[in-house]
Amino acid sequence: MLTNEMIAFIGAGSMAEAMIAGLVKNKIVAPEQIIVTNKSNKDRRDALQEKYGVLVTENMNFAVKEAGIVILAMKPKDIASITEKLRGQVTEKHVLMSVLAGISTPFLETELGIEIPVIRVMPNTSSMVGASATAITGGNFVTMPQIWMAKQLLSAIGQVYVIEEDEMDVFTGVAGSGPAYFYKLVEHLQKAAEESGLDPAICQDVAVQTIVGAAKMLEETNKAPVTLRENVTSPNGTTEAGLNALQKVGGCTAIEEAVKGATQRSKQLRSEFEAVRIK
Ligand SMILES: NC(=O)C1=CN([C@@H]2O[C@H](COP(=O)(O)OP(=O)(O)OC[C@H]3O[C@@H](n4cnc5c(N)ncnc54)[C@H](O)[C@@H]3O)[C@@H](O)[C@H]2O)C=CC1
Ligand SMILES: O=C(O)[C@@H]1CCC=N1
Repeated sequence: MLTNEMIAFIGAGSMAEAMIAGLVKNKIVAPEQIIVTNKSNKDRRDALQEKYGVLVTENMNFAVKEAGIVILAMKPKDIASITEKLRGQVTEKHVLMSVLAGISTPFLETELGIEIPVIRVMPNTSSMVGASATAITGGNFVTMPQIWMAKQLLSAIGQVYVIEEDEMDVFTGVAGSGPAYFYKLVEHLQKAAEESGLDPAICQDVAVQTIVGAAKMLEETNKAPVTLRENVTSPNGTTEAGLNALQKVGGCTAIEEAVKGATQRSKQLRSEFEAVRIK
């Protein structure tokens, strides 16, 4: 086991579950080392307990007291009420991790008013299958061994990149939100297949297999995306026609706009909370 500390999750939604699944399935920590609390949804807590063998409680203070590592995994809008409750409960001996989009490490340090090690984390839901692209950045009171520990811990859910605080918003736009762009792409690949006359019974499978195959090629051949794209594209062939149609409707820049929109929203989320809280 990487650590003997208990890990408390505050919030039990899809992101918390994706991380718990990765940690437990990869045996990075024992299920009994994880204690999960949420606002009021007992059914959800019970479901996580049954599925992963983790401990659950409705008492956040109890979870925090038991834990060495506290992971904030509720929505950013709930940050003010949570930091208020955490004040006096968390200490400098805790490591506080936060997966909240937009919320910075200085904000959390200021809100809690103590020299607590804070690590901002941006995973994605592919954590569930150990394939997240996760970024971490440390606050003012984090030590190198704590960053190392966080990196090892989060390696259970995929690749981990240590980056700067001011890169976190764009990382969120690229990798935190990124899976959704690909799901949307698959939705439309399936829709186009159905509308163009392919047997509906196989359309979803065909769309999924196409993206899985392309992703595997990227990962396993280590070739640049541009090279792999060129390999598919015969001069004056079908792919060229498809790519030209994509380009014509702005499909190629659409993905860049998606990243910019998500990055901007991450910055906005921060200003919504920090401007009113930091004096
Ligand atoms: N879903 C995703 O792909 C990603 C989400 N995130 C971040 O993860 C966080 C959670 O997102 P999701 O899991 O998608 O949301 P969700 O809505 O599925 O889960 C939120 C959880 O927080 C709990 N909660 C709300 N208020 C609470 C309180 N006062 N005390 C304790 N628990 C409370 C809810 O009961 C729920 O279990 C967000 O801050 C988001 O920015 C980060 C990376 C990716
Ligand atoms: O949509 C959101 O705000 C969260 C953060 C990154 C992915 N999901």
